Formats: sequence, structure tokens, C-alpha cells
Amino acid sequence: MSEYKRKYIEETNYLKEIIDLISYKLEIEANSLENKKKDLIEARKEMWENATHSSADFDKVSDANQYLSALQNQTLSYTDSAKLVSKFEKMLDSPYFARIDFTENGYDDTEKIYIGLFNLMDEETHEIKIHDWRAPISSIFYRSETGPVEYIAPVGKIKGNVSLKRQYKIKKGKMEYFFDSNINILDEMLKEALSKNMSSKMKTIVETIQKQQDLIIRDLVNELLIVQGVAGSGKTSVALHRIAFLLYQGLNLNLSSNNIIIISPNTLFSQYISNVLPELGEENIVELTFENIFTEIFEKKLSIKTKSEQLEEIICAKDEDEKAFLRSYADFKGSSTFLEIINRYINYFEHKMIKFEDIYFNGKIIENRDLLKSLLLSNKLNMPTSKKLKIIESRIIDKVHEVKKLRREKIEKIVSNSNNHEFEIQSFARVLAAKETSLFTQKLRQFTEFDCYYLYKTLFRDKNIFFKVAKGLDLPDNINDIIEYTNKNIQDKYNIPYSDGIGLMYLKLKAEGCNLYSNIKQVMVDEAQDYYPIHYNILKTIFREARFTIVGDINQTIEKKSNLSIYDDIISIFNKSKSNKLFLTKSYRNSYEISKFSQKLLDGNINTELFKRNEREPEIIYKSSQNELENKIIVDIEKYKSLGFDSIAIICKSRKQSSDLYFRLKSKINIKLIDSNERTAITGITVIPVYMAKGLEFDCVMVYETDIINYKTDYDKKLLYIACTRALHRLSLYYTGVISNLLA
Ligand SMILES: Nc1ncnc2c1ncn2[C@@H]1O[C@H](COP(=O)(O)OP(=O)(O)OP(=O)(O)O)[C@@H](O)[C@H]1O
Repeated sequence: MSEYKRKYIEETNYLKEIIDLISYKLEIEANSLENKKKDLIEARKEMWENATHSSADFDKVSDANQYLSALQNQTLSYTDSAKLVSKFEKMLDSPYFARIDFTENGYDDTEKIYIGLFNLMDEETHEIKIHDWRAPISSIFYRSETGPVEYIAPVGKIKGNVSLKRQYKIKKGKMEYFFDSNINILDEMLKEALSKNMSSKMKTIVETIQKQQDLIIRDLVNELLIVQGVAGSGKTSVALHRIAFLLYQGLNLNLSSNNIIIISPNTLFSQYISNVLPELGEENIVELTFENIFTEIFEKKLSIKTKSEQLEEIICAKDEDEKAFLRSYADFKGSSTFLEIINRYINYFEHKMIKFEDIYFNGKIIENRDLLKSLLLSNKLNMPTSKKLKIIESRIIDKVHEVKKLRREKIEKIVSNSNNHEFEIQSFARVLAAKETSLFTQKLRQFTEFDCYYLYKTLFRDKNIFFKVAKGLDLPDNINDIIEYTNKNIQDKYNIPYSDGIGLMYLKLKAEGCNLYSNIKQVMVDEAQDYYPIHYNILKTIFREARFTIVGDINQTIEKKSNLSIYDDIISIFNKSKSNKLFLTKSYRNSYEISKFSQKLLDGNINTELFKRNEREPEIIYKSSQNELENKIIVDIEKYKSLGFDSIAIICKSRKQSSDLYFRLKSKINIKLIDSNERTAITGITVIPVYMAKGLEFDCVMVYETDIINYKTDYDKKLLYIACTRALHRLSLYYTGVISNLLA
């Protein structure tokens, strides 16, 4: 018998044993699920019959509560069973993908460690048949070659030797092939994974996580972990697998899915990544955009334009001057200078804008205005302005309370002396006293309450104040134009410019504080390069206790300048005791040819390694008219479809260009326009503005109108880079007139 044949028999026997064990567990769990389902239906019926849903009868309400909590427990147990069933079903398809043979130093026996998506234990023998990819020992597979190895277990560092590293392709419970690999995760397996076509949702990468990626996924040391990664290097994938890893550590870290949050650039992106965690057997995590945070913090009383709308305004500005102005507007509003202005403004507000008065009640002074002011300004109350004012308010109300009785007696005396109310002295005096108190509270609140939106508007309306608080700061030369533009654009409270919305949010958080997200312990931020210092200060303020994983690529900044120093700024803003900055330099998404082509659009500031997956060279296609160009696009789409590519995107520079093109093409071809933050599945043929395509990927990318008018400046170069790097297999660029200088 050949060596391979012997190994093959050994492996297929083991697979059979595992499949039998999973089938057995699945059967038990499926039965239990069926029973739990019946019980649940029964319990709901019983509750409906025996308890009331009317709140009129107190006893019945308490009955209903009892039923409800029992029902909640039953529902939980049902969902746990359902999860287990789905887990076993997934395992039946492909129970494991790797094996390492490990001998711990000081022991003779060699353990065969099979690694899969989930743990599998034989309850009879207590033997772990499959190790979850997140288990400490599994890290050896991702990080080490055969030979001496070590890994960190809960008990400390374990050293040993790996004599075998084997990878498997198992599908529908059948062994397709396996091979032994001495080098770290053989490229062939990765190549196969990367050659696949795109599906409408992001995929998991557990079978082929690379060493550099694994170091990020499993980091438990840093409170702030920053990852700069080139396009397609797996930043988003790594961030999501890191969440799954942290959840696996759940008990140790005291962490569950509602303690984690993802800050996502837009809802389309949220939709795209929403598959990964459920695929990994975890619950989905709340994803928020800054626009969502604004809505929650302002409780829907104000609305802001989206970041996409702001980008569209810049990209479609009528000339370069207007573009430069809009960029400088966003730069200033996001800058640490503006942040400092807001900080100083809050201070100025406390010192100069609150109209303190002496407080009189019952004809006597109960609080002196100088005293109130000094209480607010003293360092005794180290908290946001609004909280300090509330403390002052309750102090005054307490004092008023003390003399309320005296005041009522006085009012009663006045009433009894008047002629009209001799039969109702007490009740009339009570009414008068209540009215007086309410007037008093109203007056008091004139200085203990404030409106942040009004305050923000005042900062720009009153240039005197603005320049007073900005004194000594390095302001842009066009600051007067910025102030004027702000005044013009912030008056509609349901349509506040994005940058001002962010400034306003910072002002509110600083002046009022926020407890909305106090349960959050881990925050993942994607597309880090697009945020300004003000965004990071907001995150720091609202997620006070959290650890952060921040991933980005400075080469994918849109309409904004960024360089590596933004990461140092982030480190100094968060000021965590343990921070680290890591780099992912290898690009996995694009074919070698597409990566090579896209690299020419980089300024060479970041080193990129290309993954050798060869496909066709990108094409640049010229046509003499728009009509011909669009006919060619249709022909090429048909060609791509005939080659079996399902996801094809025509990437335009702006939303306007996308929708114009869509309306011209839609009668000729089945096409979808993606032009807002909608929750759309990204399938089939789509037309999409480049800033919405960010973070996404497609089998084929067709970049529309790459002429010198559309793509000319350094900012446009970044847009082109983003557009080209969205392509997995085919990239073509189309133009009429003169080709962009960036491509010539
Ligand atoms: N280790 C890996 N194994 C298999 N596929 C991988 C691996 N790493 C990344 N990929 C694939 O590469 C593609 C890009 O990954 P991802 O979107 O996470 O990268 P990114 O760095 O966030 O990209 P971008 O910044 O360009 O949006 C995805 O299709 C992902 O599945």
C-alpha cells in the first residue's frame, strides 16, 4: 500500500467517525429543538388563555409577568438549541480544515489536533475531536511551520514540536483532497479561495488566515490597536474575525455581543459585512455610522446630511475653487483647532454667557449670583456644564423647598385679607403657590438649561465670540468665508451639513455628557482614514471604557489629505496605556495584474506585496462618442456574464454621473443603481459612485469615463485607486476625449 493510500484510509476513517458523531449530536439536538418548539407554542397558548394583556387588573399583570419571564427562558433555550442545530449542520458539511500533530515538551505522546469552525467533543471519552479555530492551540496552525513552536494558553506559554501540518478540503461531508504543508498556509489553498467569484456578502477566511492577520485577530494586549493595510489586505475581514475571536474569549473578557460595536462608513457597507459573524456562529453586532450616533444623541430632534452627500457636493462642485473651499470647510470643522474652539467656547459660555441672577423666594434672597457663578466655575464640580447646572438647580430647588411652607402661610394670609376668597383660602393659596413655583422654576431654567443647537449657531453668528475663543489658534486664511457658509447652511435643523453635525455632536457631548453607550467594551472602526480628530474625540467621549481596533488605508482617503501621521494623532487622542500600530502590506483581493495596475496610482509611500494570482491584464478602452462608449460597456457586460461573472459594477465618479448613466442604460440592460446608504444586496450589474463602492468588491469593475476632465488631480487619483482595487478578476476603464493624465 502506498504511503498516500495509507494516509487516505486513515483520514477517511477519521472523517467517518467525526461525521457519525456530529450526526448523532445533531439528531439529539434536532429532537430537543422539536420538543422545545412544541413546549413554547403550548406555553404561549397557555399565557394567552390564563393571563391578560390588559393592565387594568394588577393581580393579572403580575401573573402575566411570571408567564413572560418563563416564556423568555423557554425562548432563550429554544434559540440556543436552534443555534446548535445550525452549527452541527454546518459542521456536517465541512467539520474541519486542518490538522497539526503536536508534541508538548516533556511528554511522549503526540496529539492530533484537528481544527475547524467549531469545537467538537466526544462526551463519552471527554476527548476534543475538533478544536475551534479560535482556541489557543489553533494559533500554531496560523503562525508556525513544522518544527519547534510555542503558543499562549490560559496557563501560560506552552512549548512543543509540530511534526505535521495538514490541510483538507471537505465538502458535503466528503473528503475532496488533503495535503501536507511545510510552509505557512500554502499559497495554493489561498489561491483557490481567492479565485472564487464574489458573492453578494463578505466571506469568512478562517481556513486561510495569514500570520500577520492572525496576530491582529488574537491580540489581547492592546487597548488601542491600529491597522494600516493596503487595499484588499483583509482589514475588514480581520476586524470581523477579531470580533469572533473576542467573543470566543467571552467569559474571560466578560464580553458578549452587546458589548461590541462596529463603526461603519455607511449602511450599504454594514449590509455587505453582515454575513460574516453569523457564518462564524456568532450573533451579529450593532453597526453604527456617525449619522446614526447623531440621531441617537439628538433623539431625532435634529438631522444631518450624510457623509456621502457631503462627498457628492465636493465631487460635483462647479469648479476647482469651490471644491477647494468645500474641502477646506470639512478639514477645518474636523480639525483639532475647531475642537479646541469648541472646548474654549464651552468655557466661555460658562464664564460669560450664562446670565446668573440673585435668586429670591418669599421676598428673601436664597442664592447670590456671584456664589452661583463661583460654584459653577470652581473645580469642585468636575463634570460637563449641563450636569453642573443641574446640580446648582437642585440645590436651589432644595432651598426653596425648605421655605415653601412659610411661603404658603404667607400667601394664605394675603388671600384671607382679600375680599373674594374667604371660603376657599387654603385651596386658592395652594393654586397660587403652585403657579408661583412653576414660574420660579421656569425662570431658574433660563440659566440652568441650554440648547446646544442654539449655542452652536451663536458661535458663528457672533463673530466677536468666535474670534475671542479662537484667539491665538492657527485659523485657515478663508475663515471668514467658512463662518459665512456655516451661517447660511446651519439654519435648517433637519438638514445640517455633515461636518457641522459632527461639531454640534462634540459640543453636546462635551457640554452635556452621554451615557448611551456605557456598556460598550470593544469598538471596531473601519475606514479610519476618512475620519478627522473630532470624530475620534467623539468616540473617545462616548465609549469611555472601551478598547479600540481601528483599521484604515491612507491611500483610500476621499477628498481629504491623509498620511501616516493620522495614526499617531489617533494614538495621542485616545492616550491608552497600551497601543500598537500594525501594517498589512499584502493585497489579496485583486488579481496580480489588477494590483500591479492599481499600484501605479499610489505615491509609493507604502510598500505593497502582490499576491500571485494571474488573470487578464486590465484594459483601457477609448471610444469617440458617449453613445459608442456605452454600447461597448453593454457588450463587455455580456462578455463578462458569459464568462460566469455574476457581480459586475460600473463605477462612476459621482452619484449624479451614476444616475445619469443608469437612466441611459436601464432600457438596454438589467441594471441596478446604488446611490444612497440603502440596505441593498450588491448582486448582478450595478452602477455605483466610487465613494459608495469603498470597502466593497466585485468580480468585474468597469470604471466609467476616465478622461482628463473627470480624473485629473491627486484627489481624483485616490478615487481611481479605490475604484480599480474593487475588482477581483476583471478591470476595464472606459473614456472618450482625452485620457486622464493619471493613466497616460
Ligand atoms: N487570509 C485570507 N484568506 C482568504 N481571503 C482573504 C484573506 N484575507 C483577505 N481575503 C479576501 O480579500 C478580500 C479583501 O478583504 P477585505 O475586504 O477584508 O480587505 P480590506 O483591506 O478591508 O480592503 P479595502 O480596504 O480595499 O476595502 C476579501 O475578498 C477577503 O475575503
